[in-house]
Amino acid sequence: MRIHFTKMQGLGNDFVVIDAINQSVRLDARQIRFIADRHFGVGCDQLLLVESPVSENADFKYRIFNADGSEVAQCGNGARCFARFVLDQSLTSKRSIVVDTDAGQLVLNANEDGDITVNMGVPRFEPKQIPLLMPEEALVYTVFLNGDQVTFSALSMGNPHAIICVEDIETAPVSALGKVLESHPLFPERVNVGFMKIMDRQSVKLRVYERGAAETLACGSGACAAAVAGIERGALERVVSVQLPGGSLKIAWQGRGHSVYMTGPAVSVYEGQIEL
Ligand SMILES: N[C@H](CCC[C@H](N)C(=O)O)C(=O)O
Repeated sequence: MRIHFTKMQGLGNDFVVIDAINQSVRLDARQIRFIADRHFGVGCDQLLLVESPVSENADFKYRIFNADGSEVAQCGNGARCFARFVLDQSLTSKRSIVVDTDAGQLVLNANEDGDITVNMGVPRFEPKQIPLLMPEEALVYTVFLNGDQVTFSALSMGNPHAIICVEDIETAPVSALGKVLESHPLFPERVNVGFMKIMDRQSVKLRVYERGAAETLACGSGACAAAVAGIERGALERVVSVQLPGGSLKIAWQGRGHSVYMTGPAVSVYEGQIEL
């Protein structure tokens, strides 16, 4: 099977994007891991499949797979790259695109300056909606890991996030602690782990150990989760610049019950074909 793909990136979080509308594509977890492999395959953090919509009012459906082959329901940087892809491939000429995902519908807007604004939906805080095995919702949770007390916020952006505030982003234990928390039994579907340094009331620095992909240069849903956690704690204003290793995203959230809006770039790197 020969598959045509586009390699894309959003702040260095990179993707293999495949038009599964005009190509017949069926991939299993092993094949996705092969494509994502940075030595034997194309290499990417996530693989995105662009499909026909399932809802009447949607323009497309898109599916997201981590480099480990796991299918997930939300990807912020992926949503922006998806919008850039369908416009660049002339699959639509709309500047406001409705897309079905496993987390519900997203609305993506292509801005005049080339950035994409995504309505990322309403964050969920109830433990069962994250999911998190805690008896009741809390602003922060505390667990003991390898004898160390770890305090984190937790919420779902359509995918699960734990957010840990740190004093120094450069020396934060992203790989060590991120790996342990990612697959901790408290998170029955695993979790993305963000390490956030609050710089001032309008800006944070963030590094994310992603579920199914390890540390990435940027995580869009993680940026949303971190901004929401900081706003919930009363530490941030309602519009936040989230500075990730790969670049910055603008996140806006008016509070509980409201959608989170994320704005940032999306870039096509090259087109190619792979034999499976
Ligand atoms: N690793 C995430 C999916 C990709 C999210 C990230 N790349 C983003 O931009 O939001 C998860 O397992 O939920």
